[in-house]
Amino acid sequence: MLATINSPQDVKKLALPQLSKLAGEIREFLIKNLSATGGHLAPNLGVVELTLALHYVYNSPEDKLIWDVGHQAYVHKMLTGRMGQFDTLRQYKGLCGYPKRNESEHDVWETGHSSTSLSAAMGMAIARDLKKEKSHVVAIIGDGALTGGMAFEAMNHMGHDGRNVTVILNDNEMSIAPNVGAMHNYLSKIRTNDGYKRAKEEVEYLLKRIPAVGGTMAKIAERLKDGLKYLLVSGILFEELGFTYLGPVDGHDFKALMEAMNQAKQTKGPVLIHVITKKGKGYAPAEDDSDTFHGVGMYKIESGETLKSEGPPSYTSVFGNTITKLAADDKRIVAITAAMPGGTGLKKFAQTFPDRFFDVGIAEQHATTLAAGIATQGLKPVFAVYSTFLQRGYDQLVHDVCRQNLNVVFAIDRAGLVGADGETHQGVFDIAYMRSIPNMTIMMPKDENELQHMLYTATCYDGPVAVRYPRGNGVGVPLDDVYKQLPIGKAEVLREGKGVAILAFGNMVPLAEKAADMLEAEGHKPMLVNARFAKPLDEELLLRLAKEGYHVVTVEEGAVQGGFGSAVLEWYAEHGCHDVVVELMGIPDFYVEHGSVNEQRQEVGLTAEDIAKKAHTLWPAGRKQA
Ligand SMILES: Cc1ncc(C[n+]2csc(CCOP(=O)(O)OP(=O)(O)O)c2C)c(N)n1
Ligand SMILES: CC(=O)[C@@H](O)[C@H](O)COP(=O)(O)O
Ligand SMILES: [Mg+2]
Repeated sequence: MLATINSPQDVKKLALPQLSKLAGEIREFLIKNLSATGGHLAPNLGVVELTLALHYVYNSPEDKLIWDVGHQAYVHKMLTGRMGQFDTLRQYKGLCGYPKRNESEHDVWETGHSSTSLSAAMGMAIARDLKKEKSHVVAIIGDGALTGGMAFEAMNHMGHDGRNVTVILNDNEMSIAPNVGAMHNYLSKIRTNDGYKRAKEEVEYLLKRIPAVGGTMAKIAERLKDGLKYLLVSGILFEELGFTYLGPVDGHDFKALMEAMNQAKQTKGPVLIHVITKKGKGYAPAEDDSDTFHGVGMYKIESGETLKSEGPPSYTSVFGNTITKLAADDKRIVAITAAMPGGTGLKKFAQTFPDRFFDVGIAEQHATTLAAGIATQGLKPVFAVYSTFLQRGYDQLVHDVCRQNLNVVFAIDRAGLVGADGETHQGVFDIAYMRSIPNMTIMMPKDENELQHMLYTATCYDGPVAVRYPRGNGVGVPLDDVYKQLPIGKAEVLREGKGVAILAFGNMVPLAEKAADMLEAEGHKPMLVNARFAKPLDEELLLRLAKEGYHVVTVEEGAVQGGFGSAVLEWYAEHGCHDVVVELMGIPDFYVEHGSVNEQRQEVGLTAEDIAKKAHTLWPAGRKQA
């Protein structure tokens, strides 16, 4: 049956039994294909019936379906003509792992970061009404994404504004890890308390039987109903915010789903359908461990065994071990995550120091200012966060942390190109977005051993400090003593040279070493520098290079505009060193799409060969020794 589905129109032709059969085939397809490509298996297995019901009841793309985070839009992509592309999922120039407007007219909103769907839906509903169109606008948001502040901002607007818009809350009790927060607790109460539903049905039955009488009786009945509604209606919180709450609905029951969606279509004003699903449904390993199977690499279908990555420890695991070790001696250390305990490597810290660990949900703004508040009281908060997600806390970084010069450590993971998640997740803006903030210090290690030292240095440092490190494995150097404090703002000269200096930032050092080897093979001898700090710069070294007639190549896995290289260029301009030629290498001014990191580096010109080539251009102009 799956092969007959080329568009949502094909779904609408099916009867309920056929839809159930199709759901089974979709699950088989996902489990089989993702065992080879990897991807967000558990989230998508949980929304098979929901997605089929959506395309059955609504008319995409006239009706707008907006997926929050969008990691669970594979089924939507399968039903909208892209089944044949799944062997290229999240691969270079292949199918994107998130909604992508240039892939299909059915992808009306691009996501990757959480909690944007309601704001986008409200925008589309306003535009629809101004253009006097009649479409339905539906946002599908998970219980995890609902912990994001933007979602509340949008609900606040929707409930006040009152126009027609539908929110489908896909509640599977999970974020990546088990979901957290008061909203989560509230949803659990609704989800699990059948008493509400039974009592509500009985009361509504009784109220309907009160003979319609005029005057006082009717008023009493109405007030009684409102009072009881307050007690009994499950989603009273949403009702009080101006939504019509429908639910809880079994998210794997087509009939119940379609009834609720059709009721929503007839209901005026904002509607919230509370759907209960099982993350990973239909594949036992994913049901049992939806955290691992949230975003999974290749796995063996029969056993669910995920293929362990070989080679050196990941930067993430070195961070997790190091911060846990440091916290054993330094009681000031507190660790914070925004719904990413696994991804940031904080699970061990959480188990070791449960009272010094805080998972605030998908709330990076809150996490940043929470850290600031903690720091005002003399403790040492460490906010572990992906580079791309810290973008959410930018004003808090400026206004709360740096302006007050507070002792907050930002452990910035996934800094640089991240590979399969592509343009919405590239960690390439943080150097630029932090560098211009007064009081900020930014460092990046050349390898996993130096990451230990930088983390220790950061916990000793007074003031806001960011240690950024890449996704994936280290370079394979031995880990020595953690307690090695680095001098702030000092670079490390790895190789002395002549004529050209290559200043490599962080994980670009190994590439720069290869480039230096190539250049030496041609008889050149570049100086090779592990920059270590993007702010403050090693001014003494920069001055030496100018005095000794060097030209400079800077290399960073971050936006060229405003990055480390820009800082060097600015420094030479400010200090009148106008004859030092500075060549900047980094991420150009465009969004780097999904693929492997190596393919992405090829695309942006960040390979060892590119570095060697760039340095080569500087030699003929190399100035004489000063
Ligand atoms: C701003 C932001 N922070 C963190 C993430 C990482 N992230 C991706 S999916 C996810 C959990 C989403 O949970 P939910 O919305 O319930 O969807 P489910 O996977 O349960 O279907 C998180 C934290 C993100 N995408 N965006
Ligand atoms: C959908 C989402 O934002 C996360 O699942 C993200 O894909 C995790 O990235 P890592 O795989 O780098 O942990
Ligand atoms: Mg969830």
